[in-house]
Amino acid sequence: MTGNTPELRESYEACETEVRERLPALWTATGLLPAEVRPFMYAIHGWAVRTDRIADEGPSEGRAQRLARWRDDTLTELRTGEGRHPLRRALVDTVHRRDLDPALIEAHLAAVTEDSAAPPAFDTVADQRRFLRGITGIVGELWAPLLEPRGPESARQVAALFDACKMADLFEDLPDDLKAGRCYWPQDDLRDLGLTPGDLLGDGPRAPLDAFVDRQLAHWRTLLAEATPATWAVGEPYRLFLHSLLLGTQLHYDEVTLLRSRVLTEGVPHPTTDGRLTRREPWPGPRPGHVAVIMDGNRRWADAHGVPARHGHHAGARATMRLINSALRLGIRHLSVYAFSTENWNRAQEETTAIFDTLADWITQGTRRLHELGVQVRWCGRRDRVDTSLASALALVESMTHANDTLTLTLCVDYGGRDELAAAARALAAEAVAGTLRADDIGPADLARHLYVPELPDVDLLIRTSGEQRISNFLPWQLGYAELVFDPTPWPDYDLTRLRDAVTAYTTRERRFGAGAFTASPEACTPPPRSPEPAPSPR
Ligand SMILES: CC(C)=CCC/C(C)=C/CC/C(C)=C/CC/C(C)=C/COP(=O)(O)OP(=O)(O)O
Ligand SMILES: [Mg+2]
Repeated sequence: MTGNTPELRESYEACETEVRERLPALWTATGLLPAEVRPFMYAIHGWAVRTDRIADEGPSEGRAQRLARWRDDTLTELRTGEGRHPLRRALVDTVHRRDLDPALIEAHLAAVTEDSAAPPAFDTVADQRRFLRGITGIVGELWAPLLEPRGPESARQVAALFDACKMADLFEDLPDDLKAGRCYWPQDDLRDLGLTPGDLLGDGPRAPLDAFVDRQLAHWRTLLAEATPATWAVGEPYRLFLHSLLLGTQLHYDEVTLLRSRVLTEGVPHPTTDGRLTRREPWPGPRPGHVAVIMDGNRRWADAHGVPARHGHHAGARATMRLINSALRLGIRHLSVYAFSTENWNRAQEETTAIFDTLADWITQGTRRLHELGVQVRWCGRRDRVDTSLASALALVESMTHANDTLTLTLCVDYGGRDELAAAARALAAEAVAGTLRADDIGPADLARHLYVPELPDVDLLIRTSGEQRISNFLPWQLGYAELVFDPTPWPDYDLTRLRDAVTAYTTRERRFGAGAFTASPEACTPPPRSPEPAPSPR
């Protein structure tokens, strides 16, 4: 439908090429959008990327004039409705065809011109926000009407998401920008900490530099909170795309929280703004071998945001992808998550359907990437009741990833500890009846053979989010000697710092296993044997 003349078609294609080459992460994420809106995105971003290049690249002599000419031509063509340049023709067509607001383009051009004319100088974080809005947020605001916005606030929320994405770029480019004399950071934060922009690249004391980065993270967190409602403020077909942008930005955020002042010299490696997880070296330090998580609080989080429970589950799924990234980053080898219990069938059917759909969508969408990252995914739970689309997504990811060993992710779906133990007892009784096992000989290892995932190791650290302090029928066999951490954070807000803090708490605990002192340590992931197995008796 876009491009009813060969010239126009070529223009849309040129814009897509510009986006694919210059903004590859965004281009990948647009794959999650319905095909019919993608060309409009390419038209807007292709033009915006070219504008940015005219402002930043080429000989500095005459740059201001080239940018002014580009601006004047764009505005004239928007008025006449006739684009004359391959990277403007599709933009003009998109703005007219979809009735977008040309005043936003004019405002964007003014912001780019101002940024290009003089080095950035932001006194406060509010100044920095104005800059972000002009350069990036406004572009999101421009195309927000294409996403079937659900309210007057949605364009602002989409714009905030774009601003939050731009923060990731600022951190990524930080060392290069500083070396080029460009400081995109609030001067008052520097002043408060007794720092100058030059100090940010020096070898001075770490403490104020860490404090400076922590402040920027706090600003970024505020921005992420403003951007989060964008994921439900648009029509259903567009939500996955926004979730993916938000997840990508959250992964950047997590990376900076790990690096702290090291980001000033190293930047953030490899962009992840399309929401894909990226393979990185595990962070050094002690860690538990097997972490199990009760992901509680999606509904309360949704309530707190005034939206239906399903949006909490979508945000919860995003938090699970973030957890997987955090586990990889901290070098955890086994991660088990409680996604649906045998008791959760008692929830309203509307909610169970929303949970299954969410799980199926995220697993399907994440399968290839999890495989590339070396994650082995297993399903632990009853296999006879869940929806077929979820069951086949789980079966597919299991078979595709079975040989991987960087991280073993066990998804507990339709899982209940009592059902599992009862099933194991039935299997042992059948063996006894068949005469292959004497009842008197049954020991823990015999029962363990019949668990859903017999090779699942003992849990070292159990985390439950959202404040409740109970086990809710989760892995009773494997939790026998687990250390427990209860975190008040609702699941959708659980980030890398929460996991890191839980891991730190774990490493300070003294584990005894009923046999005297045994402090958790990196090498101590595997506890001593539970109890001596009874000697095999002659059959
Ligand atoms: C695995 C991926 C990609 C996403 C998971 C994210 C989702 C959708 C999680 C499902 C949300 C959910 C239903 C979590 C329940 C976890 C659970 C079984 C917690 C135990 O608590 P309750 O079932 O509330 O039991 P209590 O009644 O004892 O509180
Ligand atoms: Mg609950």
